Amino acid sequence: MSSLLESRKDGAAILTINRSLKRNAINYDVMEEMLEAISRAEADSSVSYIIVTGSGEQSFCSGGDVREFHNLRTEEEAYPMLRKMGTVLERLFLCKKPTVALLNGHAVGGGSELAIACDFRISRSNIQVGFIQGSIGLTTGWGGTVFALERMKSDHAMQMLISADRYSAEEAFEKGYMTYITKSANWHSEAYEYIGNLFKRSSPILSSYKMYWLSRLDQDKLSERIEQEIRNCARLWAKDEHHIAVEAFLNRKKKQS
Ligand SMILES: C[C@@H](C(=O)O)C(=O)SCCNC(=O)CCNC(=O)[C@H](O)C(C)(C)COP(=O)(O)OP(=O)(O)OC[C@H]1O[C@@H](n2cnc3c(N)ncnc32)[C@H](O)[C@@H]1OP(=O)(O)O
Repeated sequence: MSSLLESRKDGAAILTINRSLKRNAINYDVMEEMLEAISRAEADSSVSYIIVTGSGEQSFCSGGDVREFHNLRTEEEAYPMLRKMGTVLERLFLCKKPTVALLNGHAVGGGSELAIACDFRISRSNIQVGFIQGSIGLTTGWGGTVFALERMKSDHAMQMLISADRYSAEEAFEKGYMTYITKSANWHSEAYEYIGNLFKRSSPILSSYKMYWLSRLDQDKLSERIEQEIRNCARLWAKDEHHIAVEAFLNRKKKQS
């Protein structure tokens, strides 16, 4: 089964991470399929905007697949993995069409980076959001800090990053991370209604505004900052603090099963 589902609806390309049993953790398959799907959506004239979401109702994305990536021990081994997903998120951030993260569930670790790479974050209630990397001996390593600092007030972004805490959708809204939180029990229909209304204008209007937004960025400098973040995270990856924290997470699960 494909790790990423791709569909089209009313001008949207919908990309759905399809690993709900692993809480939509990102592995190499998701990375590759996401990069290809973004390219297809950008080139497809029937697509006006892109929605990134997760399957199931528990998790939008739980970040990197800690089990699959636990065999990466050194800086040299961690760097290519971080760089690969960093490239996907940079692509999404610089996409010429507007992008929305539809938070169907928790967005933690790299999942919160994926969401902040998008232009808007629409969420259901009762979910956790957090740049929790600091609790496992890392910083963001896919460009998430660069994106958060571009999109949020810097003290709010820094608080979420440095604390590595988990926030409710409502707390994340107060920090300026979240764009909209659904209110009704039928969160799915409400979210799609909100998104449809947000993108009701024609495709050239949507892409023009996206172009104006992108034009404020120095893209070379941005890429340099993302690369610095990835390299630094790769250095932290190799340290005991990170490996011990991941083992504790994996063993916690083993004890319960
Ligand atoms: C690369 C780096 C970066 O940012 O650059 C990162 O992302 S570091 C990665 C940061 N992510 C993490 O540390 C993992 C965080 N995960 C969580 O906090 C939690 O799992 C939630 C996402 C809140 C979901 O909680 P919930 O109680 O619904 O589920 P759970 O914890 O029982 O997990 C259900 C199953 O999904 C698996 N699972 C959960 N998160 C996973 C992940 N990131 N990678 C691989 N497997 C994962 C669990 O091991 C378990 O598998 P079994 O059923 O087989 O036992």
